[in-house]
Amino acid sequence: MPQSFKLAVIPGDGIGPEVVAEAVKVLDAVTEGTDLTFEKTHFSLGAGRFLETGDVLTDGDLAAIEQHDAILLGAVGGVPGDPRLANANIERGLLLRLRFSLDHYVNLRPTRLFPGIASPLADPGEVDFVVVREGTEGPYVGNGGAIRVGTPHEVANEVSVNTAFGVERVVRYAFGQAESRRGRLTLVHKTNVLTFAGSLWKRTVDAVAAEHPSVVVDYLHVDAATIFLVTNPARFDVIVTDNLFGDILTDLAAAISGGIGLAASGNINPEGDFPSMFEPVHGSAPDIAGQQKADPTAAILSVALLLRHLGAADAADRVDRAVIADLAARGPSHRTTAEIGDTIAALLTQN
Ligand SMILES: NC(=O)C1=CN([C@@H]2O[C@H](COP(=O)(O)OP(=O)(O)OC[C@H]3O[C@@H](n4cnc5c(N)ncnc54)[C@H](O)[C@@H]3O)[C@@H](O)[C@H]2O)C=CC1
Ligand SMILES: CC(C)CC(=O)C(=O)O
Ligand SMILES: [Mg+2]
Repeated sequence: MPQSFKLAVIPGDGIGPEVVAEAVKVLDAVTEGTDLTFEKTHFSLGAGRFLETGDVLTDGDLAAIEQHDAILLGAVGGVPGDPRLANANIERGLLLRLRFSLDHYVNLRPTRLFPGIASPLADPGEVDFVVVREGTEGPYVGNGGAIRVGTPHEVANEVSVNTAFGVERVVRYAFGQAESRRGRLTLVHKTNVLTFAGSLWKRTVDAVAAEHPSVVVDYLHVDAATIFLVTNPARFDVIVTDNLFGDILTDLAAAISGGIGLAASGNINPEGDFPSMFEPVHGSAPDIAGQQKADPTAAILSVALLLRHLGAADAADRVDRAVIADLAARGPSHRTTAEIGDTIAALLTQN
């Protein structure tokens, strides 16, 4: 049956447009000659747009984006420290506003060490886990403030918000993931010092665990989790954690599994009340922007997550297989961003 989807494309800043161009190239290649079609609308948003117009994300932008079935985003954010962006807060005003407004409470970040990819770990073992990061709460909600700013007596607060509703729904999603994978779930937090939030997360996991007797549950403090991610990543199947810890752990997860250029993610609203958004884990990488040095694989694997989310599992599998074939054949030679996209797109037309 023909399937037609409306896709909002937000290339963003820095390497965002470079990697999104390749992701779109691969999406076009995988859908070519099939009943699957994507009607794409490009949204020019990010630091560049702010510098041109003074707008970060207007209510009109948000309303227009909401009309789509899914969102593909590159990365947003200017050069850290750029004084022209001092008051813009692109990350919060754009990326986090999208995640919060579209209720992306699951930030799904799969980590796999693909065949042929070197890990910096001497003996990584089987690396295949997903981080289920809470996406709408925690310390990122902007619940803070500062007084006596710029004086020696400045006090700055950034309060982590954790609600029973918000924690339970993401924990339930994580148990579902564990049941469909290898049946192991690790809660990562810092319950020994963040006792109020930690207690809520721990009690919620214990309560939901009682409904999922087939899932083996354990707990790690976040500092210890960083040790095991390096010494024994094979111990992990599903990690469930809060917004901040999940952000940090997933850069580490990317590093042990071949690098940030391979790490994909989905900002998911599981109920489908709002469009979900798919993006690489990395940022706008100003240090390599405009040089065709960025690896677009993370953005391309994000397209696979997008397709799977929309129910196009065959197309998602084809993208995954093409990426795996490209990774397996990668040698030491450096290819441009576009060359990697071209290779993966060409592999798709062969299978
Ligand atoms: N989702 C988003 O849009 C995110 C935005 N940011 C923003 O991006 C800007 C830069 O942040 P950073 O902390 O430097 O993180 P980053 O992820 O942009 O870069 C960290 C390092 O990884 C490298 N890197 C990133 N993506 C790569 C790719 N695809 N291929 C090869 N190398 C890659 C960069 O060159 C850099 O050395 C900031 O404005 C930050 O706020 C940061 C993280 C996520
Ligand atoms: C603006 C940040 C929350 C983006 C980021 O680093 C991430 O989502 O991994
Ligand atoms: Mg991050």
